[in-house]
Amino acid sequence: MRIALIGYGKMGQMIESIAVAKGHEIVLKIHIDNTEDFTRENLGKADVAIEFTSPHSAFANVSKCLEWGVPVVSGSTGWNAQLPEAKQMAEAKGVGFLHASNFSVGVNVFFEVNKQLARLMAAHEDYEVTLREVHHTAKLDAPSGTAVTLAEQVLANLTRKKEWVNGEANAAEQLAIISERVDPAPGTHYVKYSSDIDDIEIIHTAHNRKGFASGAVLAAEFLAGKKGVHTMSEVLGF
Ligand SMILES: NC(=O)C1=CN([C@@H]2O[C@H](COP(=O)(O)OP(=O)(O)OC[C@H]3O[C@@H](n4cnc5c(N)ncnc54)[C@H](OP(=O)(O)O)[C@@H]3O)[C@@H](O)[C@H]2O)C=CC1
Ligand SMILES: O=C(O)C1=N[C@H](C(=O)O)C[C@H](O)C1
Repeated sequence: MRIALIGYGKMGQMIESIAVAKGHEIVLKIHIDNTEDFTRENLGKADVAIEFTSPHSAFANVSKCLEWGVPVVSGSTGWNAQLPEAKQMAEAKGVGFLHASNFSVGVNVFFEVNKQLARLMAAHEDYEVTLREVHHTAKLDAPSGTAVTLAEQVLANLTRKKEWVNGEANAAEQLAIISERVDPAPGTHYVKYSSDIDDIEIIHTAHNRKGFASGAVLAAEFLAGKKGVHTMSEVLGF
């Protein structure tokens, strides 16, 4: 498979080494100093693009790929407000698009556990639920995309919570997401239910970025040749 890498930072570089080891070819690498090379002609050499840049540039990068008819896997976080428009564009143009707040197999299993735990806790109002995420200090967005996904899953299953807030909750219906920045943390997420009697806590700890990168390559292999919006759950068969 021929891959265009949009973004060549920590994730872009790790994705390159995993993709090349699996026999894929990197035909384009776009970083902050060669954005003029991000053209229709150059992108057209790829079967699929993988985009890991920043909250500020993700929508423009994804839009270019969709406009130019190249399926795109995006892992950039912090641009949820523009995601519905990108998904609409992918459907309208019939071009493959897969965004995930987290590509690791472990976190995608954790998402399923989180949903099931929230369903079980829905009837047990004595428990207060809080989320916490810990990442490295270079991270630009807070809360993490993964924490937002976890929060949305809790809100969908626990009707006593109505909205998430980044910081301490001021009202019973708010779900607190506490963000901490500590080097070199690749990403740890906690979901905790506490009562006077006991606590139940689930934790996912990434030891490095390999899981995110290998999941993104799996997603690209899945998306090549497909049209419209797809999800990591489909890739993993959940
Ligand atoms: N979904 C997932 O599983 C994961 C998502 N992420 C997310 O992916 C994104 C990237 O993470 P990471 O690689 O660790 O971050 P890095 O900062 O290491 O890399 C991002 C790279 O993109 C470059 N860049 C910024 N703007 C553009 C642009 N317009 N065009 C091309 N390149 C650009 C940056 O250049 P410069 O540094 O010069 O600005 C930098 O080299 C973040 O949003 C992060 O939250 C991270 C890990 C896993
Ligand atoms: O910026 C990161 O590093 C990470 N970002 C993603 C997020 O915001 O959830 C995924 C992972 O936690 C690492």
